[in-house]
Amino acid sequence: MAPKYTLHYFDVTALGEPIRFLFAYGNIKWEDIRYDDDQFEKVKSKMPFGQMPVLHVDDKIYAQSTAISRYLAKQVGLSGKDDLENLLIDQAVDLFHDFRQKIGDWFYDPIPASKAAKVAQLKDHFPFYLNKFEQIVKENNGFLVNGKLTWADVFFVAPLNYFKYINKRDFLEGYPLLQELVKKVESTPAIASYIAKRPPGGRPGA
Ligand SMILES: N[C@@H](CCC(=O)N[C@@H](CS)C(=O)NCC(=O)O)C(=O)O
Repeated sequence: MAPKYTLHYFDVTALGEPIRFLFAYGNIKWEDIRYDDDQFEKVKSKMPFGQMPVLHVDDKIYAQSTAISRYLAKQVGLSGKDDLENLLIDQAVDLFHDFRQKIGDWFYDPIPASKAAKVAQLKDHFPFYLNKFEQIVKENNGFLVNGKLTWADVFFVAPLNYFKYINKRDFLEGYPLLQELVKKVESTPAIASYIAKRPPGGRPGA
């Protein structure tokens, strides 16, 4: 019997969104429990590492967006064909985490001086990482790894809107291959139908 999946995450499209895309892509049923900040504070101490996303598989609890996505990718056929392809996928996903930390952490920094220092560096971080990603997609025939859809593409595309939202700009302007990649992932029929039905989100646009 298929396991019962329950995803716990904020009502936004950040680190939990690749997991939702992968469930949709694989046509796997899951319960999508969405929290606002106040609801989360009440359950934070019950989360394995005090954060979300968290996935219940039957009666067991698992955390970490990358680990959960890698697990689901295996279920839905979006892993690599061998260890080296998986290494390339992991490399792209880890590069995405470097990027999203550089362009996202400033938003949550409560200390004005360090926040301002991080904001000042955004002008370097955006071109550095986006040029790298654009070049990777160019060398890989329109995808992040070996010219075919893998979970690295899903992990890159699914949370992008959230990071556009907090930075208040479409930072993919001027990166046509990355824009194409977004279209390819979001127009995959099962993902497109999830997007069409997904809730508007606790922070509209995020
Ligand atoms: N390494 C973790 C990071 C998870 C994470 O940063 N979660 C954030 C939301 S995207 C969170 O739970 N923030 C609330 C808090 O830390 O209190 C993962 O990839 O799942």
